[in-house]
Amino acid sequence: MQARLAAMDLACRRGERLLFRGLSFSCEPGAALQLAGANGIGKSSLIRILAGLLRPFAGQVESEGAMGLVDERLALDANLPLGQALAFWESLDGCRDAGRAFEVLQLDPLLDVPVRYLSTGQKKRAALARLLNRNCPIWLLDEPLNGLDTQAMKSVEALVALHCGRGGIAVVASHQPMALPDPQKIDLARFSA
Ligand SMILES: Nc1ncnc2c1ncn2[C@@H]1O[C@H](COP(=O)(O)OP(=O)(O)OP(=O)(O)O)[C@@H](O)[C@H]1O
Repeated sequence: MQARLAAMDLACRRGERLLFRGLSFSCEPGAALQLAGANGIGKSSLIRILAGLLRPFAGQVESEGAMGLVDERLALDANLPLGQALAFWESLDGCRDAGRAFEVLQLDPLLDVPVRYLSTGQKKRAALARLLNRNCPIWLLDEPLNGLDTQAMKSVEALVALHCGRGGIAVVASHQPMALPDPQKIDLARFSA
């Protein structure tokens, strides 16, 4: 899997506040990067910068390979049954093996349920299924374990390990303890402005 993600001297400003500055890292194929820090320190902001959704105040991001973001926003049509809502993206993403994600994330019994009726953990599993179906080399995971039961948490940890084992990159911000394969750690407090 071709993947590379690097940040050079990043700074992030939100509103009038400079959150962090001087942040650099480099991830090679197979790397897991764990972002740590207190509420409001800028973990989600950093992930959005890496995803290209937020412009850094300074510095730059270089990447090779497509990125998939999972955060609290569920990019699925709330009024469609889950199977149809995911199918919309499957066709755009060229996914030919959606059944695997349904099985791993135990979504089969939910495919007829309208997205708006899904529980918090079920929505998170749906978002992760969409990520798997995209088959992209760089995963950006903002609180991927939120709302998940113990079994689903273990499945997600196993999926990340498998992804990195195949040469993918995973950047993870999680307040819940999460087993990652040999992670690099960035404590954002060290870069507070
Ligand atoms: N659009 C915005 N305009 C101004 N400030 C913002 C905006 N979005 C977020 N912030 C502020 O930026 C800071 C960092 O938010 P961010 O969500 O990146 O933190 P976080 O480390 O992910 O927090 P948490 O652990 O609670 O998820 C917070 O103080 C937040 O209020």
